[in-house]
Amino acid sequence: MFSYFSQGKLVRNEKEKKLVIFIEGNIASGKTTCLEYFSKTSNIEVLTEPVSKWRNVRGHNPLGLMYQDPTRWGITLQTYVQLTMLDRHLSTMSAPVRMMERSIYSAKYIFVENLFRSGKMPEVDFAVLSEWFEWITQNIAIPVDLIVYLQSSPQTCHERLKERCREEEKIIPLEYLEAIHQLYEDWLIKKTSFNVPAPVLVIPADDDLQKMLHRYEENREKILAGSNV
Ligand SMILES: Nc1ncnc2c1ncn2[C@@H]1O[C@H](COP(=O)(O)OP(=O)(O)O)[C@@H](O)[C@H]1O
Ligand SMILES: O=c1ccn([C@H]2C[C@H](O)[C@@H](COP(=O)(O)O)O2)c(=O)[nH]1
Repeated sequence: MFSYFSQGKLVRNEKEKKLVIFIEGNIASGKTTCLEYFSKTSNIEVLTEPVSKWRNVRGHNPLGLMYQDPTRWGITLQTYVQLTMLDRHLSTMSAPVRMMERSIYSAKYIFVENLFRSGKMPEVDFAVLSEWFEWITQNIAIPVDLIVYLQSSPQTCHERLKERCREEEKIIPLEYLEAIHQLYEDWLIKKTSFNVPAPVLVIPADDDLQKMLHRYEENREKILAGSNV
């Protein structure tokens, strides 16, 4: 699986240069819809977030438990998110371009950070998760060439979230989406909080579906720059 070290990190052995793009954005900002649109292009591999795993690991639902009692179950969910995202990052690419929903970075910089800052994650849980995250990112190369940020208002996300009606998320208040939004803005727009591992392309994402699909098409070249797709 890993065949050589580069700058002290384990690196996957891919024969040709491939393009890896993260699609980032708030909950219900339209990431999955965006990925669905690009999945129709041949030579693009799309990896959605492993939410089904987060809702069912050996019969348990860490996502649901976290929303019910974040202080008790936040570390449980985020440990599993970190593992499943790492597994996604390291999986063998089946096409020249990979578009992937979120990343191990947003799991830590947005969701873990939010739990900790809002006082819902004990300091010891945050410390353990941070040690894991730092070990992983210092020792394993996580390929990424571009981050596409779907920038949407928390209000829009709240409307879409209610429409989507995922059982576990019914209790999410607007304030939660506002906090996630602020963390994303600090990370990817102001670039004042954490390391940004690749260039960022910002796509405004508050418009209706038709306009959004048109906007994705307009941005296709910018997104796929450097690939032959
Ligand atoms: N541009 C849009 N306008 C209105 N509704 C949208 C738009 N994009 C997505 N939706 C709907 O909003 C909900 C959340 O979209 P989704 O793509 O699942 O977001 P995410 O993957 O970011 O959580 C879904 O019900 C989806 O059908
Ligand atoms: O690190 C993470 C990543 C995601 N979540 C939650 C947030 C949402 O409830 C779901 C993912 O849904 P999207 O619609 O793809 O945003 O998982 C989390 O708690 N921690």
